[in-house]
Amino acid sequence: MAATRKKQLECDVLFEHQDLLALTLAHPQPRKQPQSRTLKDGTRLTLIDSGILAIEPLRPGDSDIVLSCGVHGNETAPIELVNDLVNAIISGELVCRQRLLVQLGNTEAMVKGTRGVQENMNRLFSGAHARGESNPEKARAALLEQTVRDFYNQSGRKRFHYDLHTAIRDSQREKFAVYPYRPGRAWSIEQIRFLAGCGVETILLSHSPTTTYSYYSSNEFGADAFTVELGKVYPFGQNEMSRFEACRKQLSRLIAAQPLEYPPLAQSVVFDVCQVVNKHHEGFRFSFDDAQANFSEYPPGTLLAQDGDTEVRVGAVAESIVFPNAKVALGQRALLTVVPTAIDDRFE
Ligand SMILES: O=C(O)CCC(=O)N[C@@H](CCC(=O)O)C(=O)O
Ligand SMILES: [Zn+2]
Repeated sequence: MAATRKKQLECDVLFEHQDLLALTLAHPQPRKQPQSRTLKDGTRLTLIDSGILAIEPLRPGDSDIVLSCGVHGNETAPIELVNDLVNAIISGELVCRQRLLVQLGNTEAMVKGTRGVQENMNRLFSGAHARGESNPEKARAALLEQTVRDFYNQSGRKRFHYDLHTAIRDSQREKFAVYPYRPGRAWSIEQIRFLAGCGVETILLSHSPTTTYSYYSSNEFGADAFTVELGKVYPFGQNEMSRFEACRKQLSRLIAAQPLEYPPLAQSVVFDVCQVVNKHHEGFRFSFDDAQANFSEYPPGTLLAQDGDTEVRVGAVAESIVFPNAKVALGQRALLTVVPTAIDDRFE
């Protein structure tokens, strides 16, 4: 009885204080039962679990939209951005006209202000959470997957998943998105232009399967899904939110089924992922400075990293580095390299 009262209270608190993030940080642990409330216009809000909220209008448009953030707990700007959108919906300031699933990903890491607690949650999708001994992060990744699976329960609807992140280091291109490998499906020009309308004008085309969240939704449900890097990591309250205004406005338009901003395609720059460098030895080290910015370019033949006896070198054309991190766990990705590419017949 007492437990039931507490659950109801949590959902009522969300309605009363209109702050999903505050509620989530106060109660980051798994909940037992979903709780629903209805807005004045009939839109149904279901708090499925801590930080996981489904928003379903009475007569939704043609799209099922997943917005996830905080899969890395210290990447706070996207969490604050998504929280603003949710709270605007609860207060009635923003009318939600599409089915929307919001997920604040790694709630325990958010409380701690860390990227992860035991491991990198963005390597636990597509079932990777089921390998090895269980832990709270694996359980959470399984729950996130399941709620997406439940959410995409109707065929014939458009499916979108924007998994919002911020990067650890400076970047020569502040905002960029990783477009997951999608064999047999053309890259979408409309999506590239949609992202440019979010201020994300750099796109990296991935050419191999991964265990990231965006690949999961893309691969299993045919969603237009992306890992979107919106800037650099800062603690809660220290983000310059004006830098995310274009993204906030575009996502608001998407949610409200308003006309979207589609800048000309020429505004976007597209790269192919060239090398995916996984770390195999504890002594893995880069030959460049640790603080080197994303998209720094190196000429052909440059030694980038040493991993045991293996040298990682730039190939026959110049390559730029993205996400270098020598501290990742063994077997995980320590670096991507990318090369500029044309928008050609692989796109439609
Ligand atoms: O800045 C960094 O080094 C990491 C930023 C980050 O979290 N990036 C994602 C990209 C996922 C993808 O490749 O789709 C990650 O590494 O999980
Ligand atoms: Zn991240």
